[in-house]
Parts: sequence; structure tokens; C-alpha cells
Amino acid sequence: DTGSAAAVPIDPRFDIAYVTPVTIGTPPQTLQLDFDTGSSDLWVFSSHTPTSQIRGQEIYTPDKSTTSKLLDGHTWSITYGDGSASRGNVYTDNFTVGGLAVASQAIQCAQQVSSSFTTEESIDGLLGLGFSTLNTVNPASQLTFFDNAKSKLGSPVFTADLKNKQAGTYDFGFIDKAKYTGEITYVPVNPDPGYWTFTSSGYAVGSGNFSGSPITGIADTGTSLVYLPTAIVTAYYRQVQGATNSRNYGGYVFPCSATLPPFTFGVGETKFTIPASYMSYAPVTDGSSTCFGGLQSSSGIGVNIWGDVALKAAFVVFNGANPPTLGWATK
Ligand SMILES: CNCc1cc([N+](=O)[O-])ccc1Cl
Repeated sequence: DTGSAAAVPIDPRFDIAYVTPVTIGTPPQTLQLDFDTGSSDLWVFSSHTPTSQIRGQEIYTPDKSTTSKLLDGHTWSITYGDGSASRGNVYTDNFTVGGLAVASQAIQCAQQVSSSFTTEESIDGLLGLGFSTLNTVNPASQLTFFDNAKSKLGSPVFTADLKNKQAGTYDFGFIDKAKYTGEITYVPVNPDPGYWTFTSSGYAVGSGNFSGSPITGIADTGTSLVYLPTAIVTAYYRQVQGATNSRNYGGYVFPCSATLPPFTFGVGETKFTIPASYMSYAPVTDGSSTCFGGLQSSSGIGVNIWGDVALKAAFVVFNGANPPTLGWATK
């Protein structure tokens, strides 16, 4: 079996996050979920979510599905890197993504979501694509959609083809040659503690020379920006007129009119260039002429993160074989 579904930016102006349609239950209830390789919980806004915390999101109502089953006594609670959080109870139900079906997928129903989820009206929940070891369900952790689907897939892979300000694709079970150019460079993945952790071979700022120092980090579709060591980030913003590290805005900002250099990162022998246009994320507030950078420091996080700003510059194969690997190709 295979599956293929669109990854649609939630905002036409800035690539904050991407949502993908899924169906849950019988008859099918369609929700738009944020596919997140940086976590491993599949949770949704639901009929168990207080209405005061719902603002336009679609919800899953297990009681309206003839195939839903309560996973009695199971609960979950998760906090993300940006401080947002959610928690709730658990059902199993039929679940499909782009024509790929899994019977009795664990569906974590939110009984509480933090304000940044409530205000993100176009995200009806998250679909974790990290390793199942990160799943937060107690007393028994649950498998991700990918882990449940793996045995049905021709090849135990999914691919991310995220795009700048336009819809991309998540494919499951196959590698679409039409989506990339050249060869795919595969690199090792350390699945402990549960992220798609790999080591980049180095970086360059603009037309500067390539610095071949290894950068270990995670490939994370659920994070908008790229977070790298401070030395790399300061080297980048030294090339941006008027850039400052703003305590007020919590990162590097610059005049939206500034000329930005592109940023290149290496995977094995292959070089990926993030165009300058991807390196300006968004105005700090609506209409401001000060822009927030797409590259920020990882010093406060504890891990380097290759988020959407970087992933958009590549075609990425998440290879769930044993051992797992990551494949990177230009496009
Ligand atoms: C923006 N804060 C909530 C949020 C977090 C994540 N996350 O993967 O960490 C995804 C979407 C949203 Cl809406």
C-alpha cells in the first residue's frame, strides 16, 4: 500500500506550519493535522475539548464513529519546545492519510490545549512522525501512524516535499523520482531518544567558504525555523545590515528591506542552499518593517533543529528500516 497527501501552509504569507488532511472513524471525519517528525503523539481537537478552547478548529467526535473504542484508563500529556501543551484521553479508530488506511490507530483526544493551539485556528491537531519511544500515552505508550502502517508499505519510508508558500506533499511507502533531482544522499540516524537525529557536514554563509564542521541536529517538520549553534548564527547575521539579537522579540531581527545572504548546509557530499527569501520568516508583528530571521540560535534549546526553513530546500526521505536513515536530495 501507499499514501500521498498535500502539506498545505496554514498561512499564505509565511510558512509557519503545514497541515495535511486525514480521516478518522466511520463514517470518516476529516481533520487537518500538522505532521510533526519532532514528536510522536497523534492528538486532535475533539468533543472532549472545552468549547472555550476551540476557535474554529474541526473536531473528532468518537461517539459519532461506529468503529471508535475508548482505550480505558489511558491518558496523555505533552509539552512542545515552544512551551505549548495539550493533554487528554485516548480512543482507537480507523484512520487514513492520502488513501493509506490503518485500523485501530490510537487517537489522542484533547481535554485541554494551551492558548497557542487554541489561537492556531487551522490546526486541528498533530500527527507525530518521530519514533514511537517518544509517545506520551500512559500506562501503555502507543504506536505512531507510520509505525502502524509500516507493515503495509512496499518500502518502510515516508518522504517530505515541503515547499515555500505553496502546497507540498507527504508520501508514504514509496519514493517519487519526479520530486527530486540528482541522487539521494543517505546518512545515519540516531533514533535515541526518538528524534530523526543526523549529522550535517557543515555550512556556508552566502558565497563564503564552506566550513566543514559537523552539526548534529534533528529533522523536524513541526518546527518552522532552523536553530543552530550561536557561532554559525552570528556569522550569518554579521552579513545582514541592521541585524540585531533582540531580547524583546526573542531572536535575531532585521529591517525587512535588508539584503539577506542565502545559507548552505551539507549532508554528506551534497550541498543544500536555503534561498535568501526563505531566511526572512515574517514581520515581528503584523505590518511591522522589522522581520524575524528564519535562522536562530539553538543555545537555549539544547538541540539543533532543521525545521521547515531548511526542509523546504530539499526532498527528504525518512527511512524507517532497521537501522533508520535519512535521505536528502535537491529538487
Ligand atoms: C505555536 N505553538 C503551538 C504549536 C506547536 C507545534 N509544535 O510542533 O511544537 C505545532 C503547531 C503549533 Cl500551533
